[in-house]
Amino acid sequence: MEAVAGERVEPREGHGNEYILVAERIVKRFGGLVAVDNATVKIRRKTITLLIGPNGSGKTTLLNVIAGYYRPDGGRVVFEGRDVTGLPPHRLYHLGMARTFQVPQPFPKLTVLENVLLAAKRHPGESFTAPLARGKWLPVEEELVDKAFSILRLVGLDHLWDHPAGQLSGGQMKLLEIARTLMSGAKLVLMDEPIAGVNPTLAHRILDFIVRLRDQGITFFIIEHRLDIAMKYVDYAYAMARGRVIAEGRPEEVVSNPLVIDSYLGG
Ligand SMILES: Nc1ncnc2c1ncn2[C@@H]1O[C@H](COP(=O)(O)OP(=O)(O)OP(=O)(O)O)[C@@H](O)[C@H]1O
Repeated sequence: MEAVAGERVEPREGHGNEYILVAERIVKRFGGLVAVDNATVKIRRKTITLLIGPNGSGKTTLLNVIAGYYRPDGGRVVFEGRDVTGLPPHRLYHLGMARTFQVPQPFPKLTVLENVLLAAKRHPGESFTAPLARGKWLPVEEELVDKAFSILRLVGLDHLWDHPAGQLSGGQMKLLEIARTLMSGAKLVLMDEPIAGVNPTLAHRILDFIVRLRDQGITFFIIEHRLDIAMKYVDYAYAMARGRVIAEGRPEEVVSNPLVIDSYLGG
């Protein structure tokens, strides 16, 4: 029997409470093209799980199905024990699943701190710019300011708190993007290439930061091509080819799997 979106799903074999997300037998077609073909991924709580595969293998499409951007043609997505298949991204965002680019783009003229504050979930009916317009913070907002500062300290941007976001470097923008995602209270963060186009030093800093957040209880599902840098930070890996999951396991096992190597060579 198909579950209805939002219904609590009885844990089946292997579901349990161990996984924050189970996407099972996902199918997504674009016309005649099967972009995701019966793919199943299970994301354990408080881990960093990597998704790899050659160009066009269906990684981004799978992430988009999980985050609610595409409705799958088959399969279901269970988040926190609840069937969320077909829920739109903003509903999932409120349930605690965020894709980094989903957070509104930074306002270049506002400060780093203001940009983090604006990513917090607001009370219904309150304009997100209200505190800025009033020019003062209410007590509940002071709590948010404290939270924003602790997140900024974590990403190492606290010393830039009063700088306009538009003055940040590309790498600092990525850190700001992660800070803003966290401010939303996300429990599961989905990221498409968090270290693309970033120099190796900053890439390691970003990944170190992601590890610290994992240790604080946040779960990450990440697509990344720069395996040389990312591998050692990752707990588990899935590999896709031609829409299918072809391997999963410890990252070093997955990248040395002959099927995975062949898929990169066009086999
Ligand atoms: N909106 C779309 N409309 C039609 N075809 C699409 C669409 N999005 C993706 N595809 C096709 O689906 C397949 C999977 O693409 P997808 O972007 O998910 O792969 P990927 O593994 O993320 O690739 P890359 O690493 O290059 O980002 C490709 O053949 C792609 O051309």
